[in-house]
Amino acid sequence: MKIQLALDRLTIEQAVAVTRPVSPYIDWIEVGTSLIKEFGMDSVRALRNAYPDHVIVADMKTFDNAVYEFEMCFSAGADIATVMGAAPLVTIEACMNTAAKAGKKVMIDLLHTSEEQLEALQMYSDAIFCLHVSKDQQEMQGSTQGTEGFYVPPSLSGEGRKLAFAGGITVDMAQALTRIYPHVMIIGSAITKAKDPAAAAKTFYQLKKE
Ligand SMILES: O=C(CO)[C@H](O)[C@H](O)COP(=O)(O)O
Repeated sequence: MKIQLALDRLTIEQAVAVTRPVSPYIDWIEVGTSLIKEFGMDSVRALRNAYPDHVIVADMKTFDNAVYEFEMCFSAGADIATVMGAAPLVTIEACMNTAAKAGKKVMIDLLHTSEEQLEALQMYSDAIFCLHVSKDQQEMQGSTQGTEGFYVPPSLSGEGRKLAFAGGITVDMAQALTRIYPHVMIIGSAITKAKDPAAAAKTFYQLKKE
């Protein structure tokens, strides 16, 4: 299981700095959508240069213009870029092809993706599928991933499917998540906003070994 640190609502300097003490406990570094929107590819390049040994995820949340956006991310040093699962299939197909050509990977963010579309997405066996509770759902509706059962749509529950979980994940939730043992656990504020980010990250890291 990989731990992906999500860097959001920070300056590039803050993002690089908060990652420093945390870096031994995380596997992947997500350049959050908010950083990319505010600072563009400079944010991806800065994290790539500062952390050459980590996997860099560009959380583009692409919905259109797939080839241009994915090539831009991969040229800036990203190893993985994200596309919205609700996007037209032609866009998702283009992301998959662009990533394959560059020897990179795609994460499909399933936020607000219909069951029908999920069925259609099943064919992308190389992709990582991210089950995501959004910031707005968390902050305005109080939604969480929960600590009991994590819902995995039947169309994605097959053997070998790479699943990621994101959205307000706390240590309690992470503990429950380890029962599913997803491919990726995405954690943002529980680490970046913690009093002691390194100690928080270490707690998540230790869950991987239980
Ligand atoms: O995609 C995101 C925001 O759109 C974040 O990566 C995701 O929500 C994780 O951050 P947090 O743990 O703070 O919710």
